[in-house]
Amino acid sequence: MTKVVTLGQFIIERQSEFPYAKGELSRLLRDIGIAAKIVNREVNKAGLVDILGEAGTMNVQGEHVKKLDIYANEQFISALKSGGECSMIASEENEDVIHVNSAVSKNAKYIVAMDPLDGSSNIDVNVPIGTIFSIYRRKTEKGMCTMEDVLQKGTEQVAAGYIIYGSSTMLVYTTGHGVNGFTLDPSIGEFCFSHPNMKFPSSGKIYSLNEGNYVHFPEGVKKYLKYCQVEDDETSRPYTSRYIGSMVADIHRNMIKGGIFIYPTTASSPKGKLRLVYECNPLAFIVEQAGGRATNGFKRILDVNVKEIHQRTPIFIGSTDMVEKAEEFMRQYSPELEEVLQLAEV
Ligand SMILES: O=P(O)(O)OC[C@H]1O[C@](O)(COP(=O)(O)O)[C@@H](O)[C@@H]1O
Repeated sequence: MTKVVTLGQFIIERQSEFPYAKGELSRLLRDIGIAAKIVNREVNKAGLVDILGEAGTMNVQGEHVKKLDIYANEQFISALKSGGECSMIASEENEDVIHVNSAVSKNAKYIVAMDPLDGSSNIDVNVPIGTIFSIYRRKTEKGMCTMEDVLQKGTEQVAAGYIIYGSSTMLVYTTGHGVNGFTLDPSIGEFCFSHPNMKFPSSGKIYSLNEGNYVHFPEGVKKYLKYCQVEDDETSRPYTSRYIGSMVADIHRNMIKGGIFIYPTTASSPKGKLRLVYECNPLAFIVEQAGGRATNGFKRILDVNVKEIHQRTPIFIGSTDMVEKAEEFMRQYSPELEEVLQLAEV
């Protein structure tokens, strides 16, 4: 009989990693796990309930919001509000931050930034989607949080994770002590420890980017793409192209098999498309904790200054050798972009 270890048990066991822990972070991770199960239940029967399709509204990103985006956003916000361990929430679906002012929460230690439903373009077509979350300790002592509390660099994260709603549903997270994965066992309604100490292979043969944007890519990315597609036995090229269009799913696959995910600047997204605070920083923290690398083509994502909650950034993330190679091409063929990105941080 293999011993089943649930997420809740694992979190409590690992609490000793934090000498001064009082269980707040453990309870916050528990709350996120509960919301993930509720969202998973709707995702699994999406075709049977009125949760597919568009909600008829646009979000602050200028995107058509999907019904499941709203449902997931509401579930995570309500779990965070009722759990009592979170005093401020930043969400992809909300233009402004949400202050959790209830008596139990207003002085709570933690801030949560989240993308409640990642991969929205795949919701209606039964392709893996995800949720991404990032946790910070507040900087202000007590009372109402300020923007200073949420506009912290990625290096300040105390925890980050994602949920992938795929052929099975998994929750993968880090608290800065490695990366561990849990698979939801629907028969007992528990996330069970399944992927201990996940490691990102230092090299791989998979590249993931939307080649449909090729004409709008920086020269450095165009050259790196050609490098991936050239025949060379010594370096096992050409590599294989895999792109799901859900960042969580693409990075999860690459973390298991080795590979690189790139969403560069494009003509339509001159600062990149993906959001720094609740997409790139949490996934960069996880990937680095698993031994991988995450940059904007020049600089470590976790060191990028955060100016606003919906700030965008280009991202090169995955197997260290592959990301370093891509950076070589960016420095050689798109050096001008480094200054553009630096100025965007100021
Ligand atoms: O369709 P594109 O331009 O390739 O973009 C796909 C990317 O956009 C995203 O869907 C953005 O996330 P949201 O779905 O949360 O808006 C990523 O998951 C994915 O990697």
